[in-house]
Amino acid sequence: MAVYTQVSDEALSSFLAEYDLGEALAFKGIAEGVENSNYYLETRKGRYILTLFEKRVNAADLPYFIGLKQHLSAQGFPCPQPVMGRDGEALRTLEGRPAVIVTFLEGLSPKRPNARQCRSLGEGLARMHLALGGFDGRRENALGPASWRRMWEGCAGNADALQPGLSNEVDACFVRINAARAFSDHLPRGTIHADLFPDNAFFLGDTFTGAIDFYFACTDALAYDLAVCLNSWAFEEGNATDASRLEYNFSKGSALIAGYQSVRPLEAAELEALPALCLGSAMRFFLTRLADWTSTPAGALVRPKNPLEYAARLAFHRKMETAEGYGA
Ligand SMILES: Nc1ncnc2c1ncn2[C@@H]1O[C@H](COP(=O)(O)OP(=O)(O)OP(=O)(O)O)[C@@H](O)[C@H]1O
Ligand SMILES: N[C@@H](CCO)C(=O)O
Repeated sequence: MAVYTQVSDEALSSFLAEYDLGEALAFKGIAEGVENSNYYLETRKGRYILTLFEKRVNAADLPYFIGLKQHLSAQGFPCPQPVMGRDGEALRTLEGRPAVIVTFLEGLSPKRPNARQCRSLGEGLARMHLALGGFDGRRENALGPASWRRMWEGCAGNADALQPGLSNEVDACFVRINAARAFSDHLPRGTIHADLFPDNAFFLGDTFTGAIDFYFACTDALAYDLAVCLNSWAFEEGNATDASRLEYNFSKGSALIAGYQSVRPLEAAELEALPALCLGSAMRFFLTRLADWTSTPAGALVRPKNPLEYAARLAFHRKMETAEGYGA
């Protein structure tokens, strides 16, 4: 359960007094997620999510995230809307943490996405990229290539205890990443979600209906976002005790890419860069998971995610040479 910060009844009631939402009729911690503390909140005005920002979100970036969601929504792309207090501000402080209330988005996140959902997600991702074309906010990707080496140095000592030989495998991936042109800023750039995992996407049946959790959004290569999605949507989850059994599902991957290309065709340079972008984005999630695995704060109600699921993806991508191998 991702609740790092507990909210007392008194703190909640004085916090809500700053809004025009009425009193809490229901308020409970949310079982999913690893990054922030999230609470489900219901008042007579409706249903909301209250988020308290923890470890990786910088409070200075919150106006960017709020502006991005307002922009997307104005473009007709469904995502949670920040709720303003009586003073017109969306961002305030609760229990010593930056906090916002956003509207509740209807829909279900697929536990095991099928190929039709992958295609619809690909279309939705491309529509989101186009809708964000007119957003003028800028934010550097704080979890981009420059941060990976630093993160690895901070937790490399724990890798072999998780899986013998893992440290050498990761070093070999870094050799490939360092040699790749994919990260040299020559690809089409824009505003990307950067964490559009199945638990951050909502569906009605097989149709993608909206996205949440924009707190890693940044300005980066658009195709990097596609690579994040190939990693998180197109691998079959193995059983938790043997993450090395994860496999790339070619049908799901090719459906996702085809869905994306039906809205925004990829340029030749993006296709060429795809294997390295997949390797790089797998590295990002492997490293944040490895760091969390060893440093989750005592007392936090959170279920850290398994870094070995991303070690398996790293091993897969390191051998991939072409976008065709992913179904493009
Ligand atoms: N606006 C929303 N509408 C409906 N449900 C939401 C909303 N925001 C969050 N949730 C629910 O809360 C869960 C956790 O939220 P979120 O993914 O933002 O947390 P996180 O800690 O940032 O997670 P992650 O590990 O994906 O980065 C979601 O999986 C979803 O079930
Ligand atoms: N979606 C990420 C958590 C956000 O950093 C993961 O599954 O590792």
